[in-house]
Amino acid sequence: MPDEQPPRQQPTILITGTPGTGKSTHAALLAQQTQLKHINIGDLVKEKGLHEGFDEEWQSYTVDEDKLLDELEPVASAGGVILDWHTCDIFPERWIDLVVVLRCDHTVLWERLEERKYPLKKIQENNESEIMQTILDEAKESYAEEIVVELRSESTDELETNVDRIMTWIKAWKRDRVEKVDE
Ligand SMILES: Nc1ncnc2c1ncn2[C@@H]1O[C@H](COP(=O)(O)OP(=O)(O)O)[C@@H](O)[C@H]1O
Repeated sequence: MPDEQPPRQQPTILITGTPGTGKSTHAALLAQQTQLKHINIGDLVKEKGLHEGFDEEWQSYTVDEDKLLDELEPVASAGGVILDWHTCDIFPERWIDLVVVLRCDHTVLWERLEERKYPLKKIQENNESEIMQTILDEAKESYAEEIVVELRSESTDELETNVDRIMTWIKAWKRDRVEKVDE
């Protein structure tokens, strides 16, 4: 008999975007206002050693994707989590119910990354990636178009409106699920 998972009671939401666009800020606020658990993938990789070492040039860990996916499989497929990461194309489609791609003006982004004391090369690379909308394109290539939402994240007002929008989406998602199960 196939090992089928019971239907998710809570969605799995991926919040992605270029570093500095506001993923962690959004995910933390959303987790505060819902029952969803915020998983910061960068922190998880560090804490659980899901990497192949630290890259001094880029000042970041080289992620061991197989280990990361094994670690996430039970929680992400069960639902009730917000995955917060700048890479969006490695997760199985079956895990993800909504993909939020945060966008930000590149000059605002530059300032945020400078404040973070990123090396110049890393600021330039991320800035270029934001201008080229690399992550939005990756998200659209990796997931069904209707589950990918692009949101601007430049002000506190936008942050709050975005979180409200995601919460409205969660309510609708749950309503659809309950209706389908009851049919
Ligand atoms: N919508 C927003 N309005 C104002 N400041 C923001 C917004 N989104 C992010 N920031 C600020 O930008 C910086 C980077 O945000 P963060 O959530 O850490 O980004 P990421 O997780 O994408 O790297 C933080 O100082 C945060 O307070």
